[in-house]
Amino acid sequence: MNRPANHPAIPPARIGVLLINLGTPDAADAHSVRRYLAEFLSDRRVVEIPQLLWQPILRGAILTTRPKKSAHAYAQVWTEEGSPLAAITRAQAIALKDAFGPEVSVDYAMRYGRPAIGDRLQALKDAGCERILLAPLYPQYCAATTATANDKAFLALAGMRWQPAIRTLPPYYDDPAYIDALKTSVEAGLAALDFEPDLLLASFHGMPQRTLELGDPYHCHCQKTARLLKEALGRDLTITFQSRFGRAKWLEPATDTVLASLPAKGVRKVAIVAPGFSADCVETLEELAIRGRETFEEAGGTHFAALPCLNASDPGIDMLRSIVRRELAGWTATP
Ligand SMILES: C=CC1=C(C)c2cc3[nH]c(cc4nc(cc5[nH]c(cc1n2)c(C)c5CCC(=O)O)C(CCC(=O)O)=C4C)c(C)c3C=C
Ligand SMILES: [Fe+2]
Ligand SMILES: [Fe+2]
Repeated sequence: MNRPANHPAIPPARIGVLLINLGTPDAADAHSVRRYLAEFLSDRRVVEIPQLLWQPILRGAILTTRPKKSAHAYAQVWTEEGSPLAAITRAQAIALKDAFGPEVSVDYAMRYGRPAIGDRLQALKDAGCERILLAPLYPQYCAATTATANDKAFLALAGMRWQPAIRTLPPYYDDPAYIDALKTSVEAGLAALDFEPDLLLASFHGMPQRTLELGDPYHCHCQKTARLLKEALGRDLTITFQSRFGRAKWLEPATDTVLASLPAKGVRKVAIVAPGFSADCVETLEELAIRGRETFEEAGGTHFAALPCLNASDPGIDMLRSIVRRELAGWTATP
């Protein structure tokens, strides 16, 4: 059918952006943490042990002891708005919504717990979004984070008669916009300190060494982010891996082991940044900022600072807007 030359353009289909993060307990009590851990640690992408062997260990030793310990950790960082991870992810979605025009709906969901990915995808669809960008907020790809978030979304899509068109956000570990945002954020964090650190650590969440050997690119992505950040900052940066879980060998060097060893080498002032976490969470606020400090000071360290993640800061949101906008190319009328 021919349109007259001055016919207004057909309005573009409504676009949805679904930010996805890991998920967090609903409350900082052992019961809620148990429910969260049971879902999280039953994911075959996260623990790659045959379920027949793993479920008895999980239901036995782990879910009878860890929820209480983890609930204590969560309680130390809980806020009036709930878990920091939930509050910050929500704030990121709100800030990003403001950064786009009315044709783009921005929402957020969690891989484990709530808001559930399937529910929010359906809500975007119900709001008229015929095209949706799934945006797992992990700069470095890991099957245990990025892939499982996308899996969960595609599982929900499998139940839809009329699916929206879908794109997924690629990992952005070496994206200049991400490295630049980290540089701005780290420089501001360091400038606000009342001491000059002898050493800057970049601590990434760990994963089992076996996962690297099986071909997961996560370790490689972390190394590249650390190298690019080091070059951008023009200062030395030591990479470490935190949050070891279970008995298997995990990526090394371990953050806690390095913190404990530094004072004996004459490094008494340390600042630590966690570039792999797009939002502060129990792993940065409790494991690094509280327990990391204790480990370092008990070993003889005198000055310690854990720098904030990008969160909903201006450089963090500018970066998200630029990487999301690029993935929407051809979908939006206003690029
Ligand atoms: C950023 C990337 C992450 C990777 C890779 C990752 C892998 C991974 N994690 C566990 C076990 C646990 N992780 C926990 C918390 C947690 N993990 C990430 C991110 C990654 N995990 C975040 C953002 C969080 C914080 C969640 C929050 O509520 O604030 C926990 C729960 C806390 C605890 O009990 O210590 C566990 C357990 C495994 C096994 C794994 C394997 C590849
Ligand atoms: Fe984790
Ligand atoms: Fe931890």
